[in-house]
Amino acid sequence: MARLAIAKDFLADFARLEKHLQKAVQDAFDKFAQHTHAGLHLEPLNNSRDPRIRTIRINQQYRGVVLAPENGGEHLLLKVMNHDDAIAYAVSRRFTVNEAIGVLEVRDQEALEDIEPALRQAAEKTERRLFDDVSDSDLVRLGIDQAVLPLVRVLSTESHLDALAPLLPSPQHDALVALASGMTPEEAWAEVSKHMPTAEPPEHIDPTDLASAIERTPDQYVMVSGPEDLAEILAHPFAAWRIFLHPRQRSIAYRESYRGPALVTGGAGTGKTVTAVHRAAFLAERATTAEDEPRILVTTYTRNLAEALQGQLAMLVSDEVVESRIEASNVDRLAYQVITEAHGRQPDVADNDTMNRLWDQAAALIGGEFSPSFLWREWEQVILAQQIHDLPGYVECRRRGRGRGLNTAQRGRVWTAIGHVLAELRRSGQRTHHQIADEAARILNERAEKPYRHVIVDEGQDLHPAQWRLLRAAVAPGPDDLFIVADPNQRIYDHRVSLEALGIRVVGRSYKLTISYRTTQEILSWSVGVLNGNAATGLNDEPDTLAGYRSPMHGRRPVVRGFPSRAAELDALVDQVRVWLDSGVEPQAIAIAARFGWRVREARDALERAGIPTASSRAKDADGVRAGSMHSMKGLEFRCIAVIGVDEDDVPATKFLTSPEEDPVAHQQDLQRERCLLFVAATRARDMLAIFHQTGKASPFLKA
Ligand SMILES: Nc1ncnc2c1ncn2[C@@H]1O[C@H](COP(=O)(O)OP(=O)(O)OP(=O)(O)O)[C@@H](O)[C@H]1O
Repeated sequence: MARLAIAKDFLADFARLEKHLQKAVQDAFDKFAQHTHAGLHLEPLNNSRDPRIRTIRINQQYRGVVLAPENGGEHLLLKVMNHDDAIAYAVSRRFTVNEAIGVLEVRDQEALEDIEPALRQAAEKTERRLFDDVSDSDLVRLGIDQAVLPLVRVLSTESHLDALAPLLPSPQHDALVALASGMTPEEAWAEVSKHMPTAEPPEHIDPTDLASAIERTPDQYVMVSGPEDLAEILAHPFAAWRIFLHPRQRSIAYRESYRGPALVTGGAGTGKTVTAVHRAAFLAERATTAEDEPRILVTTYTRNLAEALQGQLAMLVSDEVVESRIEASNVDRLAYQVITEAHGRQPDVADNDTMNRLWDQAAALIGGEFSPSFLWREWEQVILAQQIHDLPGYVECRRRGRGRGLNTAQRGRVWTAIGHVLAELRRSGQRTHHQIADEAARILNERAEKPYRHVIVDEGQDLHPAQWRLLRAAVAPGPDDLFIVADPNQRIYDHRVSLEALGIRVVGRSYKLTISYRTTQEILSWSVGVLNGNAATGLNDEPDTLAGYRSPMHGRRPVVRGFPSRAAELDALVDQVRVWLDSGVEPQAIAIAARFGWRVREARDALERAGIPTASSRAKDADGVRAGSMHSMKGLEFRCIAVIGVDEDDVPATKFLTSPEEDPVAHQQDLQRERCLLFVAATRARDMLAIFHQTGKASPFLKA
């Protein structure tokens, strides 16, 4: 039988086609997958850089591009494009097997040939070349193709190397970037080896063996086992993450077993959720006997995010039995269920208004020495976090993460204020979500039988210690008990934890993802700039940097614009959205974000008045441009995002900042949280990002 493989690019092209064209493509390749490629008219091209590249007619306008080895082995579907683009692609590309790591690579040979004279000319004007100090044999050992070597030798500046990024295969470009940044060949090898699906390079690499090279490149190519497999892959063309995992994602998600809790961190869009979802599927599928029915909890901190996880799981797992082993639920819901089950009635949750009122009263009770928000945080971050139940315990405790020191007398007054809030809650029979989690943890801790065998946690950076205690108690300690993904740079609530102190030990089982799959390098660099180089605090109190965080995709730089008035800003927003819509972006792939809900409403009104329908950022099926607060952007993604009202008074939101006099450390943490919030909103954008502010009043974060 003819063997067929498809490229990730092919799936992306297919996703963009109209339904009737998708059908035509499917018909063309079904024949192939069923029988033989004999029926396909694979047309060779004149002047192609790779003689194995052929095209195939889909209809008058569209063509597929196929890599068809001369010996008739595996045929690889590369692209589906309109006629001219398909021909241009087909004549310009050259496929090779990387001789150091064995992966299949493609380079834009034609563009490299075009650029070479200019690089040569530039090189003649300088004495130094970028890689003078690196031998040919080291370059080859790092996987630089022999045919690319002459070009590498004439590179004289890093900006020339940057220009080659879209033309060269990533493993080769990464090797060169590493060397150019001063790394030794050994250090550069560490960068190159990130592209391998295995820990060690293959023992033998046959540059003509496409099938082996395809298998070694699971983030870009996949073998199709037959027509059903092909139909299954094409059924979710937008969800490339189901099929193509980066070697690092795959090795983390599909590792046979972790001896205890594992932690995966990484910047926005590096595929942490994808990795977590694959891990859940792997663990659910691993049960082999009928009696073995592992319960797996996939959880995160909000209901919307839990629903999104559920959707992804449904796309990944097709077997109903396997699917039934996985439950996606937010942590608060789990806590609520445990309490309801234990007490036979649902807990009554105190809402934010009630809590604000109670903390105002508490602050007044002790004469305004501490602000309501200081007291609230003291309770959440010190007392509830450490489960302190009496004044002596509070007087002695270490107040981690709190900047303002409190003497014994002050602690006594704070305790009185907090006591008032707790008494009022008790009197009304109400509790906060974190209190509920705390109690649910205690209930589960007393049970020998735990409800889950595996717990998978997404967005771990935003969970409170009480919630961690609940999750710890929901699964027996042991292999594969907890699998946590988190990004401390996206912490938008104030919870800082030490997993270690909570009985979740991840030492030796911590992994990092660094490649962004969502956004372009331009958007990513701008967004990282908002964080101002401040390392976030990791989940074990250690600094967490974004070192190595990068994107292979490139696009337009974010646009930052100031306006003389709010009205002018809203007019410009309408114009910007129109430009995006006119360029073919679907309304639901555009989002407007702002720090406050009232600004979001203003923006929606302006767009609606201009005849552009809008919907909430959380809306699932509604038509219309999405709009929501920066908080609500968490976990979402859009092709184009406009963040409006990025002004000095709103970003950071001054009313949510602890004053530096009251607590300098909390002040810094508040500022960092506000930076993270803008970072979260900005990194939801895949292709385009626009940031608007009032002229002369831009947020200080934009000046960083
Ligand atoms: N291997 C992959 N192939 C294709 N797409 C991928 C891959 N990994 C992730 N993606 C896509 O990249 C985007 C970001 O992935 P994901 O949401 O898992 O990242 P994340 O690290 O959890 O992001 P964030 O922290 O910002 O929420 C998604 O659109 C996802 O489908």
